[in-house]
Amino acid sequence: MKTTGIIFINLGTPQAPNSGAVRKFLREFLSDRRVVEVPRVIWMLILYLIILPFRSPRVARNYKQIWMNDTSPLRYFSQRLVDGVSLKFSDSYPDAKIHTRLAMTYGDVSISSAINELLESGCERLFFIPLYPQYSATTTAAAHDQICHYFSQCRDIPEWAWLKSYYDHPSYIAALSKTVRQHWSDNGRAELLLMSFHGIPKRNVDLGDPYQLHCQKTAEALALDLGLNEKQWMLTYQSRLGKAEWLQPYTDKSVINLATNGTKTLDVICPAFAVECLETLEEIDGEANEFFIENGGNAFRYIPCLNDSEEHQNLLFSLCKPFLEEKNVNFR
Ligand SMILES: C=CC1=C(C)c2cc3[nH]c(cc4nc(cc5[nH]c(cc1n2)c(C)c5CCC(=O)O)C(CCC(=O)O)=C4C)c(C)c3C=C
Ligand SMILES: [Fe+2]
Ligand SMILES: [Fe+2]
Repeated sequence: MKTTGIIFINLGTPQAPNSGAVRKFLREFLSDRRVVEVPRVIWMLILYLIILPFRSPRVARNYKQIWMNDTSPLRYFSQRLVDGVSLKFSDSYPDAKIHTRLAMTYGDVSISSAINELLESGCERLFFIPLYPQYSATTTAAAHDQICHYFSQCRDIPEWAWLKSYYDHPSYIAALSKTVRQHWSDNGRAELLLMSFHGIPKRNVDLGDPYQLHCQKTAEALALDLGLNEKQWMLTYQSRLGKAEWLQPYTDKSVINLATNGTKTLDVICPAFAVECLETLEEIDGEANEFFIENGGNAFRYIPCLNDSEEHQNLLFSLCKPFLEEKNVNFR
């Protein structure tokens, strides 16, 4: 087997839970034209005059509440996950030279430094896995842009491939299903399973982003695997930013409506997030949980992300296998 590099990509996260570090992260992330498609001049005014000065201190306080082991949960769990998969590679292919790296679209370690390191370590083939099960131009394509940008500056481009999405991969659905069943056996089963996905602006979908379709396919496959009928689960979208319409139904409003209309117990899973982060721990397990209880609910039970679990490691291993074994890589 040729010396191979595998780069797992996540979104990025601040270096520290303080206003300066959050501002730096938000500035880089929200300046990406893939993320925000509002006309440039208008957006730069909003970003520099409103979002960066006012949002950074508030979001920094939220990060402070979830900071763990001197880092952010997103970095902590992503790194542990990649280390776990790396061990699986050495166990399964003891004679092969396979190097793995975690890279972030925004902040450290950047995609270009990860590629650089792997090429310097002698990798002849590179495989990229953005840790977003559902494709969206706002996330997956943003990572893809950076990969292509690196290679656009490169004279001798290595053989490379990427995984576009894995929203309906049987091992992904099985891993989600196993976490839900485990949660049911530990805590009992709530009246409803709420599947909350990160939202995007509705306009992006109208213009051709397949993200909503991917979320629906994931949710339907998970419900089918769990044997749920249509009254026992619901799909919602969270983390809206700004005044434009985003994908609906919104998670926060749905949680309040459910509680107001008499739902007493809720199980909540966030399948679009590979690992725990601000949007799951603070926005869902913190804020949405409070909304549910304040409006009459009795129990809001958050189901953790796949994180660094054995199932998640096995899933990533199986996603890499065709590339490692130099089979015809024919991803969507
Ligand atoms: C226009 C804004 C945003 C779009 C579009 C968007 C899409 C999107 N994001 C994720 C995954 C994550 N987002 C996270 C944080 C986060 N997202 C936005 C904005 C948009 N996201 C902001 C401003 C932030 C920072 C926090 C805040 O200010 O509220 C994170 C967590 C990062 C962490 O450090 O914990 C993740 C993960 C997906 C999957 C997605 C589209 C499909
Ligand atoms: Fe986001
Ligand atoms: Fe949020």
